[in-house]
Amino acid sequence: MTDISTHILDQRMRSPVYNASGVMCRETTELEAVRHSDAGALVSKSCTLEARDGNPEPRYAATPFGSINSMGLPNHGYRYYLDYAAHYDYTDKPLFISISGLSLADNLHMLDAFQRLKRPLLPEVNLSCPNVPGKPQLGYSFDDMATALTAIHAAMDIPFGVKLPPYFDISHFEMAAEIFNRFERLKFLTCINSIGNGLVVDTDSETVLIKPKNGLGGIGGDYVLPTALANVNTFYRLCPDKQIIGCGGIGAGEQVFQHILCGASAVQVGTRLWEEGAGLFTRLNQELVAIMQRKGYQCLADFRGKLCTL
Ligand SMILES: O=C1NC(=O)NC(C(=O)O)N1
Repeated sequence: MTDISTHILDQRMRSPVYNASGVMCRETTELEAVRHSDAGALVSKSCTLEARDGNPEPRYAATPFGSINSMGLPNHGYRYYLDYAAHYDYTDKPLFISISGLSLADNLHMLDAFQRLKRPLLPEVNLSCPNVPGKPQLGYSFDDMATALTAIHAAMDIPFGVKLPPYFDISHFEMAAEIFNRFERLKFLTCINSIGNGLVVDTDSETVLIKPKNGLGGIGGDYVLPTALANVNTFYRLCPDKQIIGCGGIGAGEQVFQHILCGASAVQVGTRLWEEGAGLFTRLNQELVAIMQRKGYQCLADFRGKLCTL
């Protein structure tokens, strides 16, 4: 029997695949749809202290090879997700909670509220939303990121993770990894968030596709797979005491396989889930099993992190 189960920390997932924060996770009805699907876990929409409407629409568009979005963190405010986490049945599948405070104080306040629940939820601190005008991505300001993680690590008794922007320069990988490796309770790194501030143009209308920021938005889908895999594999190598959760460019079992081969312990799906719906998880699980059977692998550990170099 081909086993596609995995663990994040001590929490078992029957499938390594689940939603990316931001997709099918703003409403409790959406979270429940993921929970009742073949996803192995679920993560909530990045929350802020107060509810937000987000950016003006149109703010999401599917494109030939993926998507562009500038949602602007629309969410119901952290209390809404706190209530879901308080009543959640943790024996079913792991629940990740994405936190994206507009300030360090907001992040600390929300994280403290979640850890006071004394439930095994897994906080994923979003350091990489590219779409809040005037709010630079913390993941790209190394000193500010180090300061924030120092304060968060000091305040957090429970393990947590971070959602990272894509890095592109080797020196940036090394500086970021050196920061992450300072923090023992920082246990997982989710690589990557969308590639920030791309621009997609419609030739016929000679117009951008989304309204915010003159059309600039986070790029997801097929476009980002090589960057996502590079971030997964590089942080897998540089942060051996952390688990890597892969995100970016997953549309079929093959990309799930590639993310795990590069070192991912689990993977998240955004664009393809937005376009296909929750039946995606069933398809991806089946396609992953087929690849493993073709290659003679019994479980994910048979190939996790075993990418060959030349
Ligand atoms: O972290 C985020 N990444 C994105 O690509 N979009 C959302 C958003 O805009 O809310 N947030």
